[in-house]
Amino acid sequence: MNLFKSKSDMGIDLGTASVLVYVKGKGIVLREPSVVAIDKSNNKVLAVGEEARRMIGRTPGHIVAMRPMRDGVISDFDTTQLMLKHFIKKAFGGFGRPRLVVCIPCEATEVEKRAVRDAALNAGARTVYLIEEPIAAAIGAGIDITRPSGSMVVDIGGGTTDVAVISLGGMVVRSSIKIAGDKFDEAIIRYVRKEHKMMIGERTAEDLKVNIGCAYKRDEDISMEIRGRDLVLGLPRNIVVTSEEIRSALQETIEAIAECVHSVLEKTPPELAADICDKGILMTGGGSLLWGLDKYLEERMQVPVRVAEDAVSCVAIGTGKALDFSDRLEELTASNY
Ligand SMILES: Nc1ncnc2c1ncn2[C@@H]1O[C@H](COP(=O)(O)OP(=O)(O)OP(=O)(O)O)[C@@H](O)[C@H]1O
Repeated sequence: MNLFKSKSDMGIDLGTASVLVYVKGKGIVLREPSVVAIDKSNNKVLAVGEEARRMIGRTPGHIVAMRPMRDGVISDFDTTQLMLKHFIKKAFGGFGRPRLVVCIPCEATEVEKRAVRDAALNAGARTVYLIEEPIAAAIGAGIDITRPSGSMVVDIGGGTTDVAVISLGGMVVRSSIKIAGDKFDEAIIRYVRKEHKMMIGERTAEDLKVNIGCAYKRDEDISMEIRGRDLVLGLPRNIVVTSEEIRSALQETIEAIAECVHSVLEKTPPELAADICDKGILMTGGGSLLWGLDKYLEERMQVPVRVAEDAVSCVAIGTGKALDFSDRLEELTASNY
């Protein structure tokens, strides 16, 4: 029996940095930052998504623009629920109760899984299926995960890096660390504070990472001018930061991700390891777009590494497409509620 005939099926990539909603037959219909702005004086939601993101670091005392997901999991349950409700309504039009597949990090605890499930149910879902991020990423990247052949996926998001070797629809070896894009930004903030004696915000750090950041030495050093607050004078100041500086700032964090990939490869059974040598490692998630990270991992692991075509959307596409595996959905998803 096809459990998923309904047009109201949705896949949600409930991420630390952004939320993507995939609707069957339509593709990705919503892509917004996971940010909520709340007026603390009356607990009213002022803005959700992009509008709220623009407020980060610029709010007066009684307004907080916050990210309710941290390290890949829910850190503020009520706000996550409000955010989900808003996005489901926006994507779905507000009629009826959709059935949802929501992704979770591959080593989420039972408590973390329950929080996601409860938030989705309270936000208006009828049924909630949870799918682990590497499985969703692999489906989204077009890998036939049901074959008896090993595929390795490294999904680097904002909060977590999920690494898994998948075969026959399941994860044979996996690991998840709370080190990903956000930790890159934090490392840049620390670097600029220490080396330039200047305080910069999260958004400036992210701009530096995206525009000039790199994991591998660039042929030509590039630079970017940024603005922050001088820690000595306490006044606004402009400085120029180079890509080589960002590379050194990120080195330790990048190496932690490489270590995680290495530890999964070490535990991979030989037959599957041989498949991975042939097919290479697939990277997904926004963090995988850091310039030269594929080359860095390729040199470090001695295995070909490629970034998926639409790396940022793979997990969302996979959560939506998992609905097509209706006969195996319960096997593919971590839990069925
Ligand atoms: N071109 C780029 N270069 C480097 N990093 C990037 C680039 N584009 C996006 N990112 C980073 O990717 C991260 C977000 O990725 P993604 O949207 O896949 O995460 P998420 O699904 O919200 O997080 P998680 O899966 O950990 O909950 C952010 O840290 C963002 O700064």
